[in-house]
Amino acid sequence: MTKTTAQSVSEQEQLTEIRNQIDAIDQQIQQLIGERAACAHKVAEIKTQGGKVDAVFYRPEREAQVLRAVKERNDSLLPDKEMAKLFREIMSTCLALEQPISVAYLGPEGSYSHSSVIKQFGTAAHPVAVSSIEEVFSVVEKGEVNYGIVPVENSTEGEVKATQDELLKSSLKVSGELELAVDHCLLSHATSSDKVSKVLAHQQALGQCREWLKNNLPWAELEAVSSNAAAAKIAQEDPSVAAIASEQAADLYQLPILEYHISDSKANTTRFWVLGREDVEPSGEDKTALVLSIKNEAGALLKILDAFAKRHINMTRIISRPSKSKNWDYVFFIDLIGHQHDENLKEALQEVVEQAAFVKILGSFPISPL
Ligand SMILES: C=C(O[C@@H]1C=C(C(=O)O)C=C[C@H]1O)C(=O)O
Repeated sequence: MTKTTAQSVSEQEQLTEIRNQIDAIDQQIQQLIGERAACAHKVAEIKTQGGKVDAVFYRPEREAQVLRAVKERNDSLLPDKEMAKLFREIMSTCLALEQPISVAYLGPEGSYSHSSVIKQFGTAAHPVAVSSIEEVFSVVEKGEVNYGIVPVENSTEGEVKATQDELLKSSLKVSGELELAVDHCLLSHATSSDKVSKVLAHQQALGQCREWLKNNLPWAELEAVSSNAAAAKIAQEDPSVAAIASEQAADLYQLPILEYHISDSKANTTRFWVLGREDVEPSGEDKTALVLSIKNEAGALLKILDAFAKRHINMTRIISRPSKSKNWDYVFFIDLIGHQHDENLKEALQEVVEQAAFVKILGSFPISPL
C-alpha cells in the first residue's frame, strides 16, 4: 500500500515536471507564432503600399517552399506530413490576417471537395459551397471568390469530364494541386445493411464502389445524385436509404456508419486543382498543365511529344477529350514536370506552339508537399 502511494507520488512528480516543461514550451511557441503573425501583417502592408488595390496575398509557391522546408528540417517524433499540417494551419491563420481567402467548391458542406479546401488552405479560409463544377469556374472568373477547387481525376474512375471541359473554355489559371485519399463509407439510419433498399451517391462514388455494392448489396437500387453530401441529406430522412460519403460527412450529418472502407481500390485518391486568376511563380518543384489540339497530319502527336521527350521533360499525364467544336475532333490535356519559366520547358513550349493547331497553357503550379 505504502509502496504504491510512494510510486504514485513519484509518478505525479515526474508528470508535474514534464507538464511544467510543456507549459514553458507552449509559452515560447505562442510568443513565436505571435511574432510570425506580426511578420505576415508587415508582408500585407508591403503588398498594399502606395494604395495598391490588386495585391495578391496568397502565394502558393511560397507556401509550398515553407512546407517543404518544414519537412526537410523535421527530425522530431512527429511524421513529416503531420508537422507540415501544423504549419499549414499556422500559415492559414497568418494569411487570414492579411486577407481572408474565400474558396469556392462543389458543395454542399461535407463533400470531398470541401475536405480538399481545408487540406489546401487550412481552416482559416472561407469555403464557399456552389452547386456545380461549372459554377466553381464562373464565381472565380467573376471575382466573387478568390479561388476555386475542382476535382480533376480519380485514381479509379479517371478524369472528371466536367472539369476538363471547363478548363478548355476558361481563362482561369491552375494555381495548385493536391491529392486527397477518398475513403468511402456507407452511411444510413438502417439498423443493418440488409435493410437498405437504395444507395445514393455522386456518380463518381458509385463507380468507385461498384464491385463492393455488387458483392454486398446486390438487391439495392443505385441512384446518382449531385453530390455525396446531398445523398447524406436524403439518407438523414429515410432509413431505407444509404449514402456513400466520407467519415466527416457522417459526423456533419449525424448519420451512423454501417460500413467503413467500401471503395473497390483501397488506395482510391482524387487529385484536385486550385483555380485562380493569377499566374504562379516557380517554387522549385513544379508542374505545368496545358491543353492542345494537333494538326490533321501523320505523326502530328509524335512531333509534339518529341519536343518534351528530347529535352527529358517528364510527362505525368495525357488524356484526350472531344473538342466540342467539330465531330471526331479531339484536344489533348498534358501535364508536365517543370515550370513554364524553366528554360527547357520554355523552348519545348515554343516548339509545340509551332507544331500544334492550338495550345493553351492552363498554368504552372507547385507540386504539393502535403
Ligand atoms: C506572408 C506571406 O503571405 C502569405 C502567407 C504566408 C505565410 O504565412 O508564410 C506565405 C505565403 C502567402 O500565402 C508571403 O507572401 O510571404
